[in-house]
Amino acid sequence: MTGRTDEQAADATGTPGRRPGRVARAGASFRAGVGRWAAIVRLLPQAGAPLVAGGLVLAVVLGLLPLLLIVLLGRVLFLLPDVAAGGASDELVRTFVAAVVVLVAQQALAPFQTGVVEVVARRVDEHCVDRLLTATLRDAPLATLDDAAALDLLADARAAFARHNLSPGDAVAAILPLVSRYVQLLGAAVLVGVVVSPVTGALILATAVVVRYGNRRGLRRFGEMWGSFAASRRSTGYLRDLATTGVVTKEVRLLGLLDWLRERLRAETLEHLRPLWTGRRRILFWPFVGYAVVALAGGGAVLVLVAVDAGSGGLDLFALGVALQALLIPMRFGVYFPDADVQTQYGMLSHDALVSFEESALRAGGEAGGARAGAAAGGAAGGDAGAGGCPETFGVVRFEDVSFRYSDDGPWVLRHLDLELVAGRSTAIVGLNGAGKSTLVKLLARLYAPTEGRITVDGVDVTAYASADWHRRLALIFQDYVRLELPAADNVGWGAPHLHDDPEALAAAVDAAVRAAGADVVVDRLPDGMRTTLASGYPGGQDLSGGQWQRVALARALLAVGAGARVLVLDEPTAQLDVRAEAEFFDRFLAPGAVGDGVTSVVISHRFSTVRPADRIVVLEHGRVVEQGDHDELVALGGRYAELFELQASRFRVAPDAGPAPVSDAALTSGGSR
Ligand SMILES: Nc1ncnc2c1ncn2[C@@H]1O[C@H](COP(=O)(O)OP(=O)(O)OP(=O)(O)O)[C@@H](O)[C@H]1O
Repeated sequence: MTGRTDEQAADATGTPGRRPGRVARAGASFRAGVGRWAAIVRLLPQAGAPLVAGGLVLAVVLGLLPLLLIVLLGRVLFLLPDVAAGGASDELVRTFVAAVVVLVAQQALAPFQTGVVEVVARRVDEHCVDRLLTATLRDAPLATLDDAAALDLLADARAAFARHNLSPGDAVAAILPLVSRYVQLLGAAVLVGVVVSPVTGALILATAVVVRYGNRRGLRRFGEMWGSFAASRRSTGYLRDLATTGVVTKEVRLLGLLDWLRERLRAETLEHLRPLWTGRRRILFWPFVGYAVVALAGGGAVLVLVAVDAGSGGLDLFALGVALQALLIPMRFGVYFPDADVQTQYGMLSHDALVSFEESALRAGGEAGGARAGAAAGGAAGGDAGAGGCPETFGVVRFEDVSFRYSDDGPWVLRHLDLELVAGRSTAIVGLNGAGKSTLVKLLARLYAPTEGRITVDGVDVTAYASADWHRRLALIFQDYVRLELPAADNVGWGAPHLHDDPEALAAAVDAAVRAAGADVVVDRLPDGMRTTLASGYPGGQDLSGGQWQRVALARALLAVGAGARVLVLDEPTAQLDVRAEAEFFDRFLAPGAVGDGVTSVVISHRFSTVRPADRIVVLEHGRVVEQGDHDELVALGGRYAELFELQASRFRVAPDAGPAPVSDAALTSGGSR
């Protein structure tokens, strides 16, 4: 939800520092409500004009048919005494048959409305899901996805499309039955106005509208309160998912955590349900009593007026029959419409969450682009500052005095960092946990923008290039690379989405990348080769070991290089490889020309056996480069690299009677700067 309540909306209109009056708040609340309705109505065309037009005609017809039935039955009532007294029955029979036909038509058309509502909801949701994907995967800078408020909005928007909440499509589609209901209400008031008196008709309409507004207002206020619990709903949802996720289930069983999990889930659920229950009583109970009194008074007054009119002989049987039946319609407005009210209210809140998330994504993207224009850009971190095409080949990528922190009040992760990545050469980056190695990669990929400084490509600020274009020049495997529950071919094929238009070329490129990365030993043992789904739980599917997954991920990176990437970045690429695979790693990925001429390769690793052969090794500490050179130079320097290398190497040459080599405290504790 937006978390933006009526009061907040009202506050927005008030004078700063002074709480706006009741009337101003009510006005702002009303305008906010109208705005929400307008947003939902504007989505209707997404369902397709013919369907919407047909649905609206059907809704009006379904609203009119009960009124027609009332008129016909009133006529039947009027004719009955005459026929009973021996008069001709032709007209009575004709009227009765017509009434039956109307009744049957009403029953026959109602399921069509259900069908139309379903399709409208699905089409609108399809459009909204598409917007959600765009906002999440393109517009929102990664920083937005670290932001708690934005994540609450995202969780609510996603919950709607997972059918945990009512969706925007549900709200839009419910407009159709709502139209039927209002046509009935207006028609009933008109009928009573004509057959009894305009005053009685107006009284019916006024009572129904007041009661209806009261009920909807209560529903809206409750919905907004529900929206304000987005954070606890998200954390409860997390616990629920945690309890049912395969990987975690293993640990839950092993550690006997079922009771702990059950209790925690119960406690967190109650924590957000209890205030909701209290609030519901507060918001709904007394207003409900009040509006019930209004309904009783209005309904009673109408009945008295009808009775007085009938008693004075002013109403014949037709008028009396029509009036009494028509009265029943607005009386039903005293309760919620099961086919429209909850759907519109909660579906609207889901749409609100989506819109607010989109706005925060675009705002954050704009700020990232705007604030750092000329120095750094959002790229994927929000819109393209530049739209230029990135050159196919380039010589040097340079970090120029780059500083970065994840939030304005957070610690500096990188500080005045200068680094050069030269084409055709391999660079290894080492440093302790938290030194900022992965962060550096995220900046290179423009997932975040430097807080200060810039990254250049042959002297040109990387933000001059369209981010999609720059991304195509990168082959990047993160430490927590994605493992898709999809066929092996797709897991590798993800590396070069721009090849997907030509399946044959893609298949050949995937095959070559798999062999070059040494992942063929994995694929060849799969039951259905490249077509095998890499997850158990699918027909013929098979999960992989950690090292096997790593080989598949490496093949994905090589595919990207084959498809035009000029910078290959591998974060902890050998962490799960066996000794033989690690030994082959240099030849396959880092040796000059191994992955293609002029490709810049960057490897991040804690394994010195992996980084040792790199052309240049960079030591990162406190967010900056503290040493660089090749292995021999750094060992000779006797600094931080030499210390860490020695620490690791010494563990492999332990004398038979010696214990493990001592670990220097300084070596283990110094991390990124604070
Ligand atoms: N999304 C984030 N929001 C806030 N802080 C973050 C985020 N990601 C990382 N950090 C912080 O940034 C610092 C550097 O993290 P980073 O992942 O770059 O380290 P690293 O050198 O790659 O560490 P490791 O060797 O453990 O992989 C850490 O202190 C970490 O807590």
